[in-house]
Amino acid sequence: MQRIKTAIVGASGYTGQELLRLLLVHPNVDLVAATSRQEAGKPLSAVFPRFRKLPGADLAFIEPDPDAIAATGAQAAFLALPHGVAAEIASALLQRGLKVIDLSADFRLRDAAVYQEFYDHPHPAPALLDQAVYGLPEIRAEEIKAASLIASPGCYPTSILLPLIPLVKAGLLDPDTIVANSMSGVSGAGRKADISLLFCECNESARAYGLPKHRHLSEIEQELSLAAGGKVIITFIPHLIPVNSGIATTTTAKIRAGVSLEAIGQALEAAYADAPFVRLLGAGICADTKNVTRTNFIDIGWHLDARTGRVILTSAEDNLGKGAGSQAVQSFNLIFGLGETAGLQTA
Ligand SMILES: NC(=O)C1=CN([C@@H]2O[C@H](COP(=O)(O)OP(=O)(O)OC[C@H]3O[C@@H](n4cnc5c(N)ncnc54)[C@H](OP(=O)(O)O)[C@@H]3O)[C@@H](O)[C@H]2O)C=CC1
Ligand SMILES: CC(=O)N[C@@H](CCC(=O)OP(=O)(O)O)C(=O)O
Repeated sequence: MQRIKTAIVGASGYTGQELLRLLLVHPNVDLVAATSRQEAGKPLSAVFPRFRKLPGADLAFIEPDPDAIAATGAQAAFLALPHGVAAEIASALLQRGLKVIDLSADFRLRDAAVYQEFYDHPHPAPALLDQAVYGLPEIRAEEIKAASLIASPGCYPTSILLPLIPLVKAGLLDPDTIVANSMSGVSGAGRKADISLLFCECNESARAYGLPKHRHLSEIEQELSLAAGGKVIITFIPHLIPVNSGIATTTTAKIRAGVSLEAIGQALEAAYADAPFVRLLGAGICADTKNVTRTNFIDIGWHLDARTGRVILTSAEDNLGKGAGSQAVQSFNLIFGLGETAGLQTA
């Protein structure tokens, strides 16, 4: 059986831990490096007792040094690093011949000026933007298979784009009327000390934030514009809710005249007939995060509001799963010619 020597850079954060959870038991992976500046020198199993007795869990964290990572023989590296930091390490690892699957936003945007507008600093490696592939496997599988650099999508964008893209492509709705409301668990903000993320600030409370121009609008609008064949601008309203992980998104848009509920269902069924991780719940059913946490599934349901002429799409995913770690593994599987579901069939 093919086994790929693999590294996780930024393995002590939330998406890094999700990658550890998946890759330590992935049938085609030999985990050869896991980095953390704070935990360097300590075995994975000592830092994260949940991994004790798993094969490979005695591996010690190393510093995020590209030469040290390449010296392990790694053929692929997942980057679970902050924006800005990821681009520099990606560049160094690509030069050393590794395939790079980047979970940060550094390579998601085709235009460096849009990156600067939304991320408030110049792009750290604009020369690499042309070779990066936006890693939504249900939309770009063929490009992903040929790529050396994957820009894995953001968590909110995944939950918004997968229900919308088939409907926008088929011309069933008016893209300029799209409004997406999302609710995310607190792990979406990363494993960092921040007063607004403390238990007492988040628990038993819910709030919108990042208005009116959350940075994920940049990639959502980029991908919807590509699907529509013209510039699309939408309204996006993220909310923080008191759960560890999970994203529930409700998206509405005006349908074109004469579009039926059946036509919406048929467009989604046609787009995702062969997609192992998209579960179409059907008309009249609402997606629920409890069915997708710790999985790579995204669940999608739909309604038609005849009074307003709007479609209502509901979607649910795990922000650390389909929204980050397991979606990145799905791209890795495609790059290395493995079964798309390898190591991801969890319920
Ligand atoms: N959380 C989520 O739901 C999602 C996150 N993402 C993206 O994935 C990336 C990782 O997110 P997340 O896991 O939440 O982040 P965390 O803050 O939880 O973890 C960040 C990791 O990067 C390491 N790190 C931080 N700064 C540096 C640095 N300067 N040099 C080297 N290593 C560094 C940290 O370890 P140490 O400090 O020990 O070195 C840690 O392992 C981010 O770009 C995020 O935007 C994408 C989709 C969803
Ligand atoms: C709850 C929460 O704070 N979520 C994060 C999004 C996490 C994510 O997907 O982010 P990247 O684009 O950074 O990869 C936020 O709104 O900034």
